[in-house]
Amino acid sequence: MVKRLYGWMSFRMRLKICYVMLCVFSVTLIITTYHLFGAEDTQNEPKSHIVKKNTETQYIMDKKIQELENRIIQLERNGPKKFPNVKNLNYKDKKRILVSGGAGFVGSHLVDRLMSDGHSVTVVDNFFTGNKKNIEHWIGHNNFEVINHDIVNPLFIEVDQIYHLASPASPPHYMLNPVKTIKTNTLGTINMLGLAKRVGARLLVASTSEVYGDPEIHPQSEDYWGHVNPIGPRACYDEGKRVAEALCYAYARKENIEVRVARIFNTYGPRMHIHDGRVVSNFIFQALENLPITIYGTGKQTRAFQYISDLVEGLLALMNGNYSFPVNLGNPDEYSIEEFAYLIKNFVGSSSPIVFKEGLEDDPQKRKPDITRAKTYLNWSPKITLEEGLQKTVDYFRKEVEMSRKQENTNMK
Ligand SMILES: O=C(O)[C@H]1O[C@H](OP(=O)(O)OP(=O)(O)OC[C@H]2O[C@@H](n3ccc(=O)[nH]c3=O)[C@H](O)[C@@H]2O)[C@H](O)[C@@H](O)[C@@H]1O
Repeated sequence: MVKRLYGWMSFRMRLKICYVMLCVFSVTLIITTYHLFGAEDTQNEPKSHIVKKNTETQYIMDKKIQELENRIIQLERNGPKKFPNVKNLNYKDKKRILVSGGAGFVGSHLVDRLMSDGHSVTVVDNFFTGNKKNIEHWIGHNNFEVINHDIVNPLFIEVDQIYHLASPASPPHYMLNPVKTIKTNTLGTINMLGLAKRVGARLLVASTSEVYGDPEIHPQSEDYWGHVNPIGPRACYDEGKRVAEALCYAYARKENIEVRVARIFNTYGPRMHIHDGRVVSNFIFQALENLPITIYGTGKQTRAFQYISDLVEGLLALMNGNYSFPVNLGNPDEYSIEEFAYLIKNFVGSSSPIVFKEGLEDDPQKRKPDITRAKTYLNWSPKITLEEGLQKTVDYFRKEVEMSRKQENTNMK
């Protein structure tokens, strides 16, 4: 019968039947595969199971993205590195400049400026508080070199100028190892001055508003000799910097070294470490995380905050000018710490409570720079308002907080 029917059908008809059978077979195959390996019956699944499955999928995807990101970074490393733009200076104008502590917060911003101006820059850092990340964008550039070295030991290189910034500057950091802080500021400064003497370089030392201690005059001008407790917990830094200044003028008098002394007041900006411990970084971090904003003491003590780019301008003007006595570099815009806490809280739009903690021993109660000297001799004054500076700093901290959160999540998985 089948044979007869087959014989009776035309060729076209046979082809059509084959086609229909093939379609039916394909659909059956797809449905079977779907049931065997694909969709499970999610309707009857408990909700927690679905959530778990989503989290697992998310985890696998995150891991894959992380792997790809790492590969991209690796590939970028292998390719020719792109550097920020630098000026092309002629042989006469191009200086060889050493920056001790060049991987730190202030140092790295100064390095950026010196590199952009076309100079040849050598960073020396022991990476105690400095961070390679701050200078990594210059690594490999012809004008740039980094030496992992502790300036407590002598250094022999050829340079025209030395910016001597190496020292921890945040109170919790410099108090962590007070003997080391004293060594860095005394032996380290002797070694930098020794180098300056050998090669005939001009040296600028980063001193501090802390040489005025807990000041009895307000605002502080450079002719004020200060009010420092020589045996208190801050003495390692305050007295260390006072010795550094004394050493500079001793070398200037006896060895004809050209010295510059910058008394730097509270400075803030991007690249401060999230856990630096100073008031600006603490308050911003706490506000971003909606953690309690911690005021030490009454909050009536005052500080005046300068943005990092203003400081860098001031350092360059001082180094390259003719004035050789100490100069205050700071922004005279003064706030009480309590005022500052509310200001940051509102600026960030945070719901952090503001809490009072025990005050710090020997904490200076008033601080504000008199910048008449800087204006007169360097034609310098700060340009960046607190609002502008905070915007850039908060943006930076926001990214840092996000990154460390991502990192924590990856580590936990
Ligand atoms: O930022 C700087 O450039 C200066 O920082 C420090 O001097 P200090 O003024 O004591 O710096 P902070 O630790 O930022 O403290 C400022 C004030 O805020 C208070 N503070 C700090 C941190 C905090 O969480 N809460 C808080 O109330 C401190 O008690 C202090 O009264 C250094 O000692 C100086 O050398 C440096 O120039």
